[in-house]
Amino acid sequence: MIQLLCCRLSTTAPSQSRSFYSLCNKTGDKWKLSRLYTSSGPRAYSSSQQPSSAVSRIWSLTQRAFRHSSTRSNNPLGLKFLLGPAVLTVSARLLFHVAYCKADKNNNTLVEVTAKVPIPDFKWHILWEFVKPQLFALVCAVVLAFGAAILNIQIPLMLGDLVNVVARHLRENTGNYISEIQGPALKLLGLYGVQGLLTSGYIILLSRVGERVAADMRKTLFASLLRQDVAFFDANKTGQLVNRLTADIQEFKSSFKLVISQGLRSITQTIGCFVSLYIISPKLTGLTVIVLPCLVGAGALIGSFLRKLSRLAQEQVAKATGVADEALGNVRTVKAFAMEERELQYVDSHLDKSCEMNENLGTGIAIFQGLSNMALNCIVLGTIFAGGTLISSNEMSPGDLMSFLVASQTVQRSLASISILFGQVVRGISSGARVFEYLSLQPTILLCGGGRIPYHSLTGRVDFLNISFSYPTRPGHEVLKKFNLTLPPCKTVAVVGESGGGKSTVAALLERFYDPTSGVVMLDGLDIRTLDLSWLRGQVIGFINQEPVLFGSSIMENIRFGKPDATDAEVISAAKQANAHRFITSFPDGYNTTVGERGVTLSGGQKQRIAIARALIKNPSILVLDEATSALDAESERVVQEALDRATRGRTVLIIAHRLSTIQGADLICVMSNGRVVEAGTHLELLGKGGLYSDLIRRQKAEGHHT
Ligand SMILES: Nc1ncnc2c1ncn2[C@@H]1O[C@H](COP(=O)(O)OP(=O)(O)OP(=O)(O)O)[C@@H](O)[C@H]1O
Repeated sequence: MIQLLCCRLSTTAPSQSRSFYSLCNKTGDKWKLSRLYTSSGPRAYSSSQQPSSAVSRIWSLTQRAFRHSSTRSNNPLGLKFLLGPAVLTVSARLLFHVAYCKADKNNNTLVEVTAKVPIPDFKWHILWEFVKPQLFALVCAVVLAFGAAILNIQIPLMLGDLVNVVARHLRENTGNYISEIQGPALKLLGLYGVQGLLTSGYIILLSRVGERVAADMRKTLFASLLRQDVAFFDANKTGQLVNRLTADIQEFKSSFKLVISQGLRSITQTIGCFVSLYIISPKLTGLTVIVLPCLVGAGALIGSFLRKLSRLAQEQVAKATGVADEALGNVRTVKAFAMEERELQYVDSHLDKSCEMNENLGTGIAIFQGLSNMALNCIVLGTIFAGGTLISSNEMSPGDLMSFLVASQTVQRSLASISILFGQVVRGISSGARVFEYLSLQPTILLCGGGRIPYHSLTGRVDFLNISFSYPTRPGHEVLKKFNLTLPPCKTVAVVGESGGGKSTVAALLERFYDPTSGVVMLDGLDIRTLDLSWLRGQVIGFINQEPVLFGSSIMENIRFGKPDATDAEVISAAKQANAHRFITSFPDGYNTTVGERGVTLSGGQKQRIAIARALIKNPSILVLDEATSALDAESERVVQEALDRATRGRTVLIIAHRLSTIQGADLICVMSNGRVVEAGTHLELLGKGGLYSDLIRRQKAEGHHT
């Protein structure tokens, strides 16, 4: 509990929701509050509790938690003083959250809670795994940084010796000045040299450690993201995932390096220099102890305000960049709607705002710097003034005053950097926690492991047995309900039906993008969950969908994506099967033509034929065509359809079709409605029935889609 509340004092807002949860855990009222505070993002919450009674309940829980913690026998004296404000802050935060609850207008019950997304735990053992390989370099860096800090403490004292020599020479005007100053000056020079070397050494080592740890984290995180289920990508935005790979790791790396370099140095220097100050002059030190923390505190306060301004300004710049990025990314749509002027105005308004914020920030920094310069100079003046008085009463030498001045400046710099560091540590820990969250996330559908059916005995028969399914992101909405379908070996089965009826979902289940909520999908009589998924997707099933996505590399590489070890001859043969060879060789660079970002330099039909070649190169036993021609014009559709007709020969084929004219030759047509198959037969049989299929044909004829 103590740890929890202390940690609460030093963490940022989002993590508090987890603290509340733990708090209630301890007091045995886990259920009610866990429902309030462990949800990520807005979530519907129904309770018979009135909002006001929820507030008072939370308040009394918090008080109980406080009593519970402060009466425990192992709670040392004085901790109550720490816990008191902490508990009050927690309570205030709870009340603040409850204030977010929106009361249902009709029955005044608590219906929605806008809960903050809880920050995941910072997992030290995961950090240890990344740091372990760099341990030797890290220990060396720490030793060097510590050494540099110790030498830094010596510098003021040696400067004092130097000044004492100068002062003595001025006072007594005897002896050889050069030979007297030589010794302390050379010592100081040597110290500067060694200190410089140690500083360079630890910075080199630390940057090596930081970069390697960050690179390892990026690689591991990327591998972990790629391993995740498709459902994970349904629930998380790509931009946010990329942000964890880039910005969060960058932030964590900076904090990690700063804590070791600046943190270690500043703490050592502060302690060491304070000891020096005390040895030089206890009286002056007493004065410094009063003045310095006040100034550093004020500086830290203004500094944190400026950092907040800077963050807001950066966010505004990011917003402007995002808007510009979206406009440029969708430039064709912008041009097609002649929206250039409006997009320009939109971006301009964001840029103006960010310009204004940055100007304010600039003014803030200028005032801060002016004030801090003044304060620093006043400290120097005050020290010289007070020190001069002590010199005049022979309580101090001029060299001591010099040492004192330099040491107090070092303390002040160190304290300032510790205060900045504190914020950086909090940010670093939350960034690290966000990265580690996905590192330890295990997918439910594993890519490797499981059996394989030998190629010569694989028939390609697929059975969907009693499948019920809801998407994980929409658990309440059942898309398939006791769905049954068989794809006989080497036959073509077409699934048709109303839009949103679950046709593509059937294909997604066959690819095992998701597992059914109940029921089984079988391949050759074996549950596909028992089969090796990388074999199933990589060698057995070829998938072509409505919007083929190509990578921004050459045509050759795009086709080879289907079979990485394919020879050039195999690529060309697949392209010929897909009716793509002619148009590819008509390009000046042939198969080496780069296709632009997501294949933007190709027509829809050309992209689709490359996608067909990419699917065919792996010689799949089962081919899934999910509305493969529906985005094409009549001529492209004809060419692509020709390629598809050739491609489907001798394979088990599942066609998800919108245009019924393209599937009349299928061996079996299944009509889906309300998540299950309601009619099945050949084209003629279904027409004869005069049911839903005939209705669909009639509707498409009326809309001019059916020929
Ligand atoms: N990733 C997803 N997460 C949540 N719901 C989804 C997801 N994909 C589809 N759905 C929902 O599942 C239902 C079935 O979608 P599906 O794409 O299978 O329909 P469809 O019959 O192929 O439609 P269309 O002919 O328009 O392509 C729809 O209500 C849709 O909104």
